[in-house]
Amino acid sequence: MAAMATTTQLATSGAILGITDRSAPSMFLRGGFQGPRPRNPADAPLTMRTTARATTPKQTRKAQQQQRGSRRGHSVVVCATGAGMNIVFVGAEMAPWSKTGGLGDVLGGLPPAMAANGHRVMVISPRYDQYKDAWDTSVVAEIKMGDEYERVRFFHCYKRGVDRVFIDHPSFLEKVWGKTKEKIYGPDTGTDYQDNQLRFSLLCQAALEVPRILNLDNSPHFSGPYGEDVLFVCNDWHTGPLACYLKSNYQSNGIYKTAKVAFCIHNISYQGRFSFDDFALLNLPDRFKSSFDFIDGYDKPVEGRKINWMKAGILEADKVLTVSPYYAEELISGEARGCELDNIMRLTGITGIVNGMDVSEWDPIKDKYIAVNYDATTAVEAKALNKEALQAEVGLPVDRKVPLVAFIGRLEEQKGPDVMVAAIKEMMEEEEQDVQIVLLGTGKKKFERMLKSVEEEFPDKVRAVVKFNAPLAHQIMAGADVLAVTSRFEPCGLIQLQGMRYGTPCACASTGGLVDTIVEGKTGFHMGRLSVDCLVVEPADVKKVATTLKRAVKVVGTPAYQDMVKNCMTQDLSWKGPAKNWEDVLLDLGVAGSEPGITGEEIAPLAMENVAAP
Ligand SMILES: Nc1ncnc2c1ncn2[C@@H]1O[C@H](COP(=O)(O)OP(=O)(O)O[C@H]2O[C@H](CO)[C@@H](O)[C@H](O)[C@H]2O)[C@@H](O)[C@H]1O
Repeated sequence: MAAMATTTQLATSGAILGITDRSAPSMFLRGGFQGPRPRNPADAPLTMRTTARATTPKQTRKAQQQQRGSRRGHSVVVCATGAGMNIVFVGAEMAPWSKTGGLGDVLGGLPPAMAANGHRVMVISPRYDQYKDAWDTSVVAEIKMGDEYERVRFFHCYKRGVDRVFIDHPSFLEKVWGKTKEKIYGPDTGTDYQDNQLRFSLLCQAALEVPRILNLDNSPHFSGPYGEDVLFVCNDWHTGPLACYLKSNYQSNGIYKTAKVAFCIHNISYQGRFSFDDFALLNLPDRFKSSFDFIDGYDKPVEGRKINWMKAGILEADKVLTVSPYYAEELISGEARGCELDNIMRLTGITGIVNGMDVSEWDPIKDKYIAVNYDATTAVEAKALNKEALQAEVGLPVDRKVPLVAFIGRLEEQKGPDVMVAAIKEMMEEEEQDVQIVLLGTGKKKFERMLKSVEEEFPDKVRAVVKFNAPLAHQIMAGADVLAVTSRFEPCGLIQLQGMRYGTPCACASTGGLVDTIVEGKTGFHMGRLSVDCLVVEPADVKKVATTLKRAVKVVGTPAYQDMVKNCMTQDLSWKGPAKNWEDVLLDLGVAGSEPGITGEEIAPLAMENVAAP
């Protein structure tokens, strides 16, 4: 049995969400609902929708194509046939509005890159806070949940060529308001909200309404509703049931006939396993039961038979993806790394596309958080100055000659903070190591305590900052000599991309996307694969980490190291390449009207237009 499954999101549930009236596929739109008006009516992003369907999909597509032809040309050369696709991402987090980790980053960064390729792109996520840049559309959908209708409002903003739509409902806003970090899934790390099933089934159902009911006008290239020829890109277990709702509530009634669903796995260890009886909460037809049906040997949240949201997401999607090719291989390699869904993914197949990173948010040339800005030509001197600033910031002795190793990550078993701490002890005890270590992370309390205790043990050499601190993360990337990535498993990893962008080579475990993105001796140091057993710290793994870190530290300051810094910084780590790969995969799904976007150098001006951060 896979030890990794101990980190699986488990929860029980309370009330009931869902549509019980199968003959009424569309949610109930009440146009008369009066909400706060946009501050500047001229900028109002949306037109309130008062009828069930203002345009047919065909009309929408035609209008879109006419507009693409006439309006695209302002800064790009449009390829003659490029009509693009209507792509709708759905996910539980979306940076910078909400983020606990890499999922938020991907839903922040990939969509603008797809938009820069000429596609019409939307991202739908919950409204956890009163985001000041998102307008109330005044559009309301009423979704039947159990015996009640729940009212959902849609907020919107248009940033970097992407429609960002926020689902407003008390189950999101009241729980997380003002605390958008680790409160998204539960009150504390490792504790889930009891009604998570209800919250995220609401997200799925509300998201399915958006392309049809929101009349969006902000883009210079597209307008009107997205219509029905849409590609939904679902992300992780929270969006697992979306394909089922699409089929049962819409397609069986002749709506969204050619729409397709791609399901992307960012982390298999969170699957959404719940009591089998909870299937009733979803208000889905019994024919979907087998897709959710799952038996494991764990007694959480109940013993025995369960439903598994991720399993259903995988089985009911038209295409299954994950965030790196090597992780795709690992997922189907066996029970331990596939977390007991390996057999399912072997059945459906799975495609890995390595993530990009947001090169505008992470840019050492203009990063406002770091002491000295730099590029590949000035990195060596600038990084030494940034190291001194970092040492001063965290309270370590300021000395540019001492190699500095850093670790940043969610403090969960996945990231191996326990292995890292044990390796630090081994490094420090074996010999008088001339090295400093900076640790940044939040998460499980036991790991936070572990980090703090190693700082207490080595006060002149180790600093542990147990906070979610974005400015410090930037300062660490700029000031560290080596980034330690000690993950037991790592679907892709953005940390190492961010490190390389700042000329900081990684010493990394050889798993998932770390294998695809770090080249031994050129851009980093591989330590081999660590055990995925989350319950123990294997002495052999501690040795691998300590040995590799010592090896890396010895290289710091040498000409070989300077070459590595340069190799890291001269790579294109942006979303541009991955976005093209995503486009190829989505085009293959054959949604009506889908065509390639624009290619080549023409992308550049529009990509530039899209870099302004929200
Ligand atoms: N204490 C802290 N303070 C400030 N910033 C912090 C921080 N801790 C983490 N971060 C930031 O959070 C992000 C973490 O992203 P990762 O992709 O490395 O991991 P995560 O496991 O969350 O993502 C999951 O999804 C992504 C996206 O697909 C996959 O790359 C990954 O392998 C998978 O586990 C980075 O932007 C990092 O800078």
